[in-house]
Amino acid sequence: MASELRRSLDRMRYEVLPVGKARLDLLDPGSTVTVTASPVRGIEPTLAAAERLSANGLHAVPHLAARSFRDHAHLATALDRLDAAGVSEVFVIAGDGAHPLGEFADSLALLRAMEQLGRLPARIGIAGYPEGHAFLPDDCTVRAMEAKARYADYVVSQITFDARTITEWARDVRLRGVQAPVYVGVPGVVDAHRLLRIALKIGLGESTRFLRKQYGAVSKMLARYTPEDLFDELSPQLADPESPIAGWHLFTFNEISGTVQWRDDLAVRLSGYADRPA
Ligand SMILES: NC(=O)C1=CN([C@@H]2O[C@H](COP(=O)(O)OP(=O)(O)OC[C@H]3O[C@@H](n4cnc5c(N)ncnc54)[C@H](O)[C@@H]3O)[C@@H](O)[C@H]2O)C=CC1
Ligand SMILES: Nc1nc(=O)c2c([nH]1)NC[C@@H]1CN(c3ccc(C(=O)N[C@@H](CCC(=O)O)C(=O)O)cc3)CN21
Repeated sequence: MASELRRSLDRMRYEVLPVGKARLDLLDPGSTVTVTASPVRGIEPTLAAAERLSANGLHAVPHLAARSFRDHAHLATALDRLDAAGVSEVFVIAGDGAHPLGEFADSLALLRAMEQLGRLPARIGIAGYPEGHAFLPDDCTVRAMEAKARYADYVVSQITFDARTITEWARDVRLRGVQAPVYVGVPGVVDAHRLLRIALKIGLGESTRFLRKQYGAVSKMLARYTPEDLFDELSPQLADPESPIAGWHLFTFNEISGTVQWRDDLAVRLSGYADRPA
């Protein structure tokens, strides 16, 4: 099991914000780096960041937010740019904007548009919600996933701190006939107060409602947060063919160095275990 977890550390996905500074030089060449989309700034900074990352030898994955595109022409222009930059994978998401900028209100609409254009990227990810969505009812996100599934090569789960919730949700995803592998979305090693602020802002589920009630104690506890407990609890499933859990997607919020340090340290500890005779 230690070796499964050890291997999974080499193919983790790192999510960054399109603006601000991030120590991308600390990542191994070819690492998968996904770039979020900001409803305020629009899709442009995300595309520009993806171009830059790709030019620097990383596997760049822009988040294409449906609600940030005006029309088919705008979408086609973006896809042209990504092609030219050698970007072949995208993460399709609705976008947090209260109103769509143009013709596409949700991920499915954007996926269909790319299909109509004959321009579906080689690899496509979509979002999933182990604890439900802040304001979308469950039957809505579940139906959306079923409709998007035929386009999706994988699903990334929204931030969740509870291993059991993720496990049960992932099993349900499979039972509903969605075969795509799941990358478990977890915060990297990031500033605790910022993490709590973000969790409250994007309206995370039960595990954050608990956090909200316990703000003081939780700030202290989160000061020592790393994804390690979740990794420990979930990594046995990496080797289980019945489980869709395929790896990790780390929300870094541009705080790369703490996350990479922790990963390297964990890798050393795991290699130590693996080398020991049984
Ligand atoms: N940028 C990111 O990495 C992430 C963003 N989100 C946010 O979660 C929401 C759902 O995204 P998807 O899973 O791609 O859903 P989706 O595109 O599959 O849509 C599911 C249903 O929710 C409605 N919907 C989606 N976004 C909405 C919004 N902002 N306001 C009102 N109705 C909305 C759609 O019209 C559709 O009926 C979006 O607001 C999205 O931006 C969630 C996770 C990650
Ligand atoms: N609904 C939703 N939208 C997202 O964009 C999103 C999720 N969920 N879940 C997973 C991650 C988390 N992401 C986030 C969350 C918060 C910010 C944010 O608040 N950004 C601010 C500054 C953050 C801060 O420094 O406090 C910004 O101006 O970019 C950005 C991306 C991207 N992803």
